[in-house]
Formats: sequence, C-alpha cells, structure tokens
Amino acid sequence: MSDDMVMHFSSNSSNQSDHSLPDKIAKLEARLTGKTASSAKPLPQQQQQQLSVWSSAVKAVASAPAGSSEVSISDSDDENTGDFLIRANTKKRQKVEDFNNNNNSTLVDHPEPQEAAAANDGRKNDAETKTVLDGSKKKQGRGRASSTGRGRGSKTNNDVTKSHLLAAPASAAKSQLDQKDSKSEGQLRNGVCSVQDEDVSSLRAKITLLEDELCKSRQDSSEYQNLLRKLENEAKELKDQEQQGKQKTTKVISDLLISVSKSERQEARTKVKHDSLRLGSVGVLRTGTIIAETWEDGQMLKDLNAQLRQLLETKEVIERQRKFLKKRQNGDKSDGTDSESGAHEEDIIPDEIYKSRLASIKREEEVVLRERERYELEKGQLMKEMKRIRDEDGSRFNNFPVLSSRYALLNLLGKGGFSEVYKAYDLVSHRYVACKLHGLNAQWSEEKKQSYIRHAMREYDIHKDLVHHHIVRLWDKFRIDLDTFCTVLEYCSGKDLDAVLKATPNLPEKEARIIIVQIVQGLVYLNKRSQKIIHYDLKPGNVLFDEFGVAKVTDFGLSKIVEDNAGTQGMELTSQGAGTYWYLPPECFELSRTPMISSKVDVWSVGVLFYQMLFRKRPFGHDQSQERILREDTIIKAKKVEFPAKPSISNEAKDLIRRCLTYNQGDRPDVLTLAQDPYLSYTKK
Ligand SMILES: Nc1ncnc2c1ncn2[C@@H]1O[C@H](COP(=O)(O)OP(=O)(O)OP(=O)(O)O)[C@@H](O)[C@H]1O
Repeated sequence: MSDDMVMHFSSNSSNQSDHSLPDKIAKLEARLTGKTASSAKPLPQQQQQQLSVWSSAVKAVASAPAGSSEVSISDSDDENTGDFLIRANTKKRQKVEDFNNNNNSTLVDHPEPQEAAAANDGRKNDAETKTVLDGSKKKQGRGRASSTGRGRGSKTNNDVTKSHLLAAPASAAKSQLDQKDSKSEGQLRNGVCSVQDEDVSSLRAKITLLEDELCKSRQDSSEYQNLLRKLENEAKELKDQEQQGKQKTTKVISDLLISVSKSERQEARTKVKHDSLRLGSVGVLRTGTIIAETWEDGQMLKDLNAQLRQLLETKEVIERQRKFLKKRQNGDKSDGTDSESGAHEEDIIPDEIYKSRLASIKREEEVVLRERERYELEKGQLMKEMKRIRDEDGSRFNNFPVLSSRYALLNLLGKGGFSEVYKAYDLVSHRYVACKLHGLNAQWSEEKKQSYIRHAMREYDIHKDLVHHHIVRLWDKFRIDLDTFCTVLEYCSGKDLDAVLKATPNLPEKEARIIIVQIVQGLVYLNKRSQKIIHYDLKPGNVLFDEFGVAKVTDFGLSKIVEDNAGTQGMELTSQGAGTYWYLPPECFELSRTPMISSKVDVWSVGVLFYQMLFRKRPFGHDQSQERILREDTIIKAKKVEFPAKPSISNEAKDLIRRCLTYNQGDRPDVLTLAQDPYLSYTKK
C-alpha cells in the first residue's frame, strides 16, 4: 500500500514545483515522527513501518530532479500544526463514522462542495487514483483485523497517516494537496462503499436465500404436520380396529369355550348316567320323617356277585364230588378189595380232574374279585364325579361368568372345605388357569370371617413368590364381593395324586419313585430360599399333575415360614391339630410341651406318600378316622414301619421309606439331606 501511495503522490505532484521542497520534506518528516509520537500513543509497529516507508518515499521524491516529480507541501511549522493534525484527523474520523452510520440507508456519500469541485478538477486523475486506492483499500479492508487488532481502528490510523499529508501549510501546494486529499478521501469512501455494497448485496442475497429456505422449511413443516395428523388418525383408527378386533376375538373365544364347556358338562352328565346303571347311584332312603341318601349298587356289582356266587356253588359241587370219591376209595380199602394193587387209575383221574377244576375256579374267582376291586375304584370316581356335578349345579358361579374382566369361568374342578375350584380361561394371557373361589360363610361371625381372610392372605403371600417347576404357580388374586375372593393358579390338567391312587390299584415302583423325586425337588426349593418354608400339608390331594405328567406341589394354606432365628431344634408349632394326621410325624402330636418342628415334618410326609403309592395304603392308621388316630395315639405309637409282602419292592425303596419314617426327629434327615439320597438321584454311575 505504501508503495501504491508513493506512486500516487509522485504521479500527482509532477506539475507542482517548490524549491524548498527538501527542507519542507525534512520538516514534514520531523513533524511526522515528532508530533505523532508526542500527541498520540506510539503507533503500532506496522504503522510505524508504513510511516518510515512513506517518509523515505517522500525523501526520494524530494531528491528527484525538479520537474520529474514535485510535491507541494507547506513549510509551516507553527505551534498549531499538531492541533490541526488532530483536528483534521478527528474530522476525518467523524466523516468515516458518519459514513458508516449512514451506509445502510445511503450507500453513496455526497461530497462537500469543495471536495466536489476538487473532484471535478481532477476527475481524470481520480480515475487513476481510484484504481490504486480501490486496490489498496481492499487490501487494507481485508487485513483490517490482523493489522491493528482493533477492527475499524486501522481505518482511523490510515486517516491519521493521511492527515499528516493533508495538514500541510495553506499554500498552493497545500490547496493542491487538500484537493488531492479530498479526492483520495472521496475515492477511499467510494472504495469503502463499494466493499460495503458488495457485503450488503451478498448479505441481501444470503437473506433472500435464507428466506427462501425458511419458506421451504415452513412448507415442509406444514406438510409434515399434515402427514403427522394423517398418521395419528390412521394409528387411532388402527387402535380402534385392534380394540374391536380384540373384543371380537375375546367374544369368539368365550363363545367357543362356553360351547365346549357346555358339551363337556353334557358329556359328563351322560357318562354319569351311563356309569350309574353299571356302578350304582344315590337313592333316597326314608325312615319315618328322616330322609337320607343311600348308595344303590349298580348292575356290574350284581353281575360280579352273581358270578362269584356261581363260582362258589360250582366249587362246592366239585368239592362234594371229591369228598365222595375219596370216601369211595377209603371204603374200598376197608373191605380189602384194593389192598394189593393200590389206587386204581379210574379213581386217580377223576380226582385230578376235580383238583384242576377247583384251581380254575379259584383263578376265575380272583378275576371276579379284581373286577370287584375295579368296581370299587370306579364307584369311588363316579361318586366323586356325582358330587362334583351336584356342586357345580349348586354353585352360583356355574353360568360362565367372566371375573375381573379377564377370567372366563368354565367348569367346576372340585369343591374343597371352603372353596370351589373352577377351570377358567385367562382372556389376557390366553391360557387355562384354575380359579379358586374362597367363599366366606354368611353365617360366620365377623371375627371368623376376618380370621379366614387373614389365613387366605397369608397363604397367598407365601405362595405368590414361589416359582419352581414342581410348585403350582399362583398368578393372581382379587375380590369378587364382600364375602368372596379368588386366587388364580396354574392349571394342572392331570388328576391329583389322590385321584390317581383311587384309579390305580398300586403304582409300579419306578413310577412312584419319579413322583417322589419331583416332590423332593419342590421341597428342596422351599428349603433353599432365604425364607425357608415347611409345607406341612403334603398329601395326595395336594400333589397335582400337568398335561405332561409333571408333579407339582400345591396348597400352602398350612405352610410355616421358618424364622431366621430358628435353631437346630426347629420352630415352635403354634397351630397344633391342623393338618391331615396320616401324613404328620409323631412330634406334631406331642402334648407335654409345644412341639418344635422343621422341614423334617415334610420328610415324614414324603415317606408316607411313597409307601401309599407302592402299597395302596398308608403305613399308620390307614383305616382309621382322624378322630380315632388322635384318640388312639396311632402316630405317637408309630415307632416302626412294616412292609407288606406284596407287591415286592426294592430294598433301596424300603430303606428310603425307613429313613423318612424315622420316629426320632433328631435322627430323621431333613429335606436337603434326603435330596442327597442315592435312591433319589438319577445320575449314571
Ligand atoms: N391348580 C389346579 N389345577 C387343576 N385342578 C385343581 C387345581 N387346584 C385344585 N384343583 C382341583 O380342585 C379340586 C378342589 O381343590 P381344593 O384344593 O379346593 O380342594 P381340596 O384340596 O380337596 O380341599 P381342601 O383344600 O379344603 O382340603 C380338587 O379336585 C383339585 O384337584
């Protein structure tokens, strides 16, 4: 830039001549350095360099031959020069600022009259100068921030520098310089204007672009919003359709389930009718004013009994014949006719025939007796089914209600002491469940009702957290009305062990063993939890089978939670008297002190269950009632277990039963020890 400026000066001052020019330049140079240094802060290094370049350029001009390049500079060196410089500088700065302030509205600055005249005079030179200035101004503009570090400040510094030249004394050279300066200022302003014009137009272009983009974005946004609304509506419609579809599906499923259940009910009643003819039925017996129900045997038993009578008669006839034959043989011996030759063949053969016939009658008798046994089992099942149907017919839930908007009740599975268990379908999880409806007796006192509810809730609390393959799951509970609530259990479509045992004479050891293994696994789970549980009511009715024959323990109504602080002696039995006595160990009948119990109670029950599965009877008090067991101290006297000769079972099975039925609680294994028994392990040796 300095070079450009020097060129400018040298070209524009060629027609100016002053003989004292070297002196003036020297003075000017001194003023440039001296005044600037004294009247303002030291200039930045770059500007000082600029000044020195200018100064040497001016010197060069001064030393150039006269006429080749002349600069008209005032020789005035008075005291006011500094003030003038500052004033000129301030004025110039003011102009630039004014221009900057106005450049948004009027991008073209109107020159002052004097400047306009100067501009008119030197229009041709201006054109040349403008080119130079434009270039230098652009350079300056671009380097503004880096050269001064103050943005607009650089412009001011340039102005200051130019002011030195403009501040020449009022002479011809001065006026010329002033004119030139005015021109330069105009050109500078034009340069700034053009840069700013460019900036403004590029900004305008940008604004237009941004406005276009904004407009497009707005359009896009409104399109998206429309699309979103459309999608939301579609989603809502789909949801409604899904809801309607669900309702329809639920209705279809419910209808299907109801029609299947109705036909099952029909089938069950027809079967009962049919079986009743064969097996018997319940009749009414009137004795005076008392009406009682009695069992009237069916045709099957009559036929079997007739067969037995027939066989008995035949047997008697043959035996009479044999006796007669023997008598005749003995008579022959006494009159000496046969003494030498011994028994005749014609006498021996008939006897063999009678003996053979008697053996065959015995076999036939055995078959009929087995048939009669079978009959008894079927009769038991029929009686149970009849009771179930009667209970179902009398139940207030027999009309296929949907409970808790979820469980579609189907057919009654059975009725216990205080509850009805219905097979049901969970319309949410889509699976069969068993709904146990606990009904409080309206006749009960409020206290008894509360006690029952407490008991049931306790059972629920214990059971709900139990998750094991061999424990029936408890899914849910809810209240139906003031006197009824329901617990929802995993549905076990197989029979319970009680029904299995009633339907089967006795289980083969292999089958009994695998059932015991599963029960013990369930018990191990109960004893490995942080809160150990004693089931306390293990009996065939509380072992259920699922559709695959997997055994599952249920009914935690009498269960005990073993407290953490229970010692090795176990915990106190506070509910003595509860439970099913055939399956409880001797310590539960202890009367002299509060019994201490542990998981060994369940181990005893396992022994009884295993024995019962193998021999079809319980080891202690099989034919006794609960009351008689208590009265006769049957279990307290149960010191040793006896095994029937038939069916024959393995010694390992007998040993396991003996261990489980160890009289002394201290010597009996607990659940975890029992689970280690090799007989209950299926690992290959
Ligand atoms: N989860 C289940 N799945 C299938 N059947 C079940 C289920 N729970 C119970 N049952 C059946 O419902 C019937 C009644 O069961 P419940 O437990 O109420 O009677 P109980 O054990 O005979 O009587 P109580 O519990 O009063 O001693 C039984 O035949 C039982 O097999």
